[in-house]
Amino acid sequence: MNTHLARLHQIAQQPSRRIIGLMSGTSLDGLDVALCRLHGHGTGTRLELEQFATVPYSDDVRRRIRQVFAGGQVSLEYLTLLNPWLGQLHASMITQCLQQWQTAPAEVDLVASHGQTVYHAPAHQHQHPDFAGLNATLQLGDGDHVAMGTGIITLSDFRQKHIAGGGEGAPLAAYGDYLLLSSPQEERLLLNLGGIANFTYLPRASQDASTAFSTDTGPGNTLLDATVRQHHSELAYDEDGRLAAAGQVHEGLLRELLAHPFFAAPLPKTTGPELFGPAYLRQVQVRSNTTQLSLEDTLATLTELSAVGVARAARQVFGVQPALAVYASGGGAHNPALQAALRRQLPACTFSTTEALGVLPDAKEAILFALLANEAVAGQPVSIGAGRQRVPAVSMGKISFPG
Ligand SMILES: Nc1ncnc2c1ncn2[C@@H]1O[C@H](COP(=O)(O)OP(=O)(O)OP(=O)(O)O)[C@@H](O)[C@H]1O
Ligand SMILES: CC(=O)N[C@H]1[C@@H]2OC[C@@H](O2)[C@@H](O)[C@@H]1O[C@H](C)C(=O)O
Repeated sequence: MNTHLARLHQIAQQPSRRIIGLMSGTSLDGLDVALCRLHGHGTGTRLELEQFATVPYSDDVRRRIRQVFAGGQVSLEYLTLLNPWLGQLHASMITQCLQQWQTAPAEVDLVASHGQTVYHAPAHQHQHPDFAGLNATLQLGDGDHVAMGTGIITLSDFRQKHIAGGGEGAPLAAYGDYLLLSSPQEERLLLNLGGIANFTYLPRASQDASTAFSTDTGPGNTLLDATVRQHHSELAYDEDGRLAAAGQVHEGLLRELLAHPFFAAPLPKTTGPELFGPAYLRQVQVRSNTTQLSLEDTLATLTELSAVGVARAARQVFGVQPALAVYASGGGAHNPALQAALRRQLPACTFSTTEALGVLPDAKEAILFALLANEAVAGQPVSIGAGRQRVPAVSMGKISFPG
């Protein structure tokens, strides 16, 4: 037997595995690296986060990714070059973290690498006549380069199997949230506020997975970040929502922003910065005569938009006054203006962060990929959401050997 296969076989049989989960999302702030110890699998999984770091992307890394990111027209040569380059970059970032954590690569069983989404094209969004009805998504940073660069067996490219199983390739959060965070005592909404906002609904009974699902709800931080950058190129985001808090929501602009059919489309659904990017904002600003609105008022309105997107999606499932325990994660959990808007929009919900459940809010998405890799190697296809379409029961991730 191939020695790598034999090693994988042995890893699958261990009572626990040490897995590095990686996520680099739509905000392009850096690579999230979560070193996890996973005991067991399936609903019996127990996870300890041993180490976590966000290795920041330099301006040059961001510039390179933006050459192709969410763009309709790209250089094929650039795209091709970016794929191994990102894999090598992520491998070097893992190696750097392991050195800091004084952990040898041989002490880690697996890497679970999300890669960098450069284009997300669910059928409802692209409407390309040649590919009607086809869901597609593309993540770069090839797993072979991560495996060879770290010396660790790597699982990568998780989203294609989800599409092959009938999904949109996202959000995958439901799988991890279900395994780790469902509770027999409480009906929960796990709200991730990244570049795009999404939530997972977890019904009360921890073993009843049939109604669990996750969905994107619209923009999280993406339009906020882009708007801040347009006015202040030195700023990455509106720190602590201070600029937004100094502004007023412009009802006309908000109405026009919400007129996009995405907000009324049935759940679950996915989206990305391909739709919710500067071009969409610009068109709406022109239509609503708000191109001259102050930065503060624009940010206050965009903050409200993110919150209304979440609230509308919640109402689609739970009726006019959802009363759920909401646990936030992602960068937007650090934004008090966004949190205040969410409380206004969902007054009967209680709000806290996933920290209250023992999961570091910034690490949650990286942890998700460690959980998915654990299931692919040692578990069974995760079966949730039987009551809803597009939550396929599949094992996700392609396996790359380090040699
Ligand atoms: N202190 C803060 N105040 C306001 N906003 C913040 C703060 N900290 C982080 N953010 C926001 O969070 C963003 C980063 O969020 P996160 O890392 O969750 O995004 P991501 O993982 O790239 O997104 P996605 O989940 O869509 O892939 C920043 O760009 C910023 O908008
Ligand atoms: C295609 C893609 O990369 N989608 C991301 C993105 O970031 C947030 C939201 O949009 C979510 O759908 C997804 O990531 C998380 C990890 C998910 O799949 O659950």
